[in-house]
Amino acid sequence: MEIPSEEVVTNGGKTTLTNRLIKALPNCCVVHQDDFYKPQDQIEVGEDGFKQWDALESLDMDAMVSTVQAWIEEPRKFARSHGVNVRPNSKEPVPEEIHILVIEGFLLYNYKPLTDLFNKRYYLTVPYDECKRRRSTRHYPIPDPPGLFDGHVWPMYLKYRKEMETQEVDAVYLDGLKSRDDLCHQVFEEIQNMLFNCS
Ligand SMILES: Nc1ncnc2c1ncn2[C@@H]1O[C@H](COP(=O)(O)OP(=O)(O)O)[C@@H](O)[C@H]1O
Ligand SMILES: O=C(O)c1ccc[n+]([C@@H]2O[C@H](COP(=O)([O-])O)[C@@H](O)[C@H]2O)c1
Repeated sequence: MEIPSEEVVTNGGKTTLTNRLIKALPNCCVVHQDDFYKPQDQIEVGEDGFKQWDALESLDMDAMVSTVQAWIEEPRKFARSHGVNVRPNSKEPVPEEIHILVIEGFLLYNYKPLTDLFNKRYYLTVPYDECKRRRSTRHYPIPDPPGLFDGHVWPMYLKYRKEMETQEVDAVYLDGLKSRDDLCHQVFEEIQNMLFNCS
């Protein structure tokens, strides 16, 4: 069983990469951190004057850990209940059935009970200008109010990134400016190697 993961500054391309990986990898399930937002009326307004959509406290991280634990305990059952067709490995000589869980989110490495579960961690980055440009084209369930990116999103990203680096979380940094194909190829190759080295 393997649990890769990937994290990114918002709009760095993690959903895009995840969608490609789940098509390419066998028995691959996915958990999206966005599914663990607390209800809107529980998202507090912070000192920066904005609703704290980019704060860890706005996510139900314990529920997210429980979901990952459910996959760890019974990956086949998890896959079936999430509509994933369990298929045998296409490549030999992996001796046992492989199951993979991809976890994608923008705050995966600042909550130790979750961080500790991963076999492999990826961290996608894009520079400020590109991130802001991509974000301006996005439509979230709760639209961004004016000034959110500079007043909340980017400062929170820098804060959590610094915290993660202080904790020396072991992650492979990916350049989100690379092409979609290159990013998918790199991660796919690494996961393949990891699977074979385990066998
Ligand atoms: N490697 C890439 N190069 C250029 N644009 C990309 C790349 N990956 C994703 N995008 C674009 O960036 C935007 C955000 O991508 P998305 O995968 O939704 O990001 P995230 O899930 O990290 O917020 C989308 O418009 C997507 O098409
Ligand atoms: O998913 C939602 O309900 C939601 C509502 C409001 C805002 N968001 C934004 O979602 C961002 C994280 O998701 P992503 O895909 O951009 O990495 C984060 O920067 C939030 O500001 C997300």
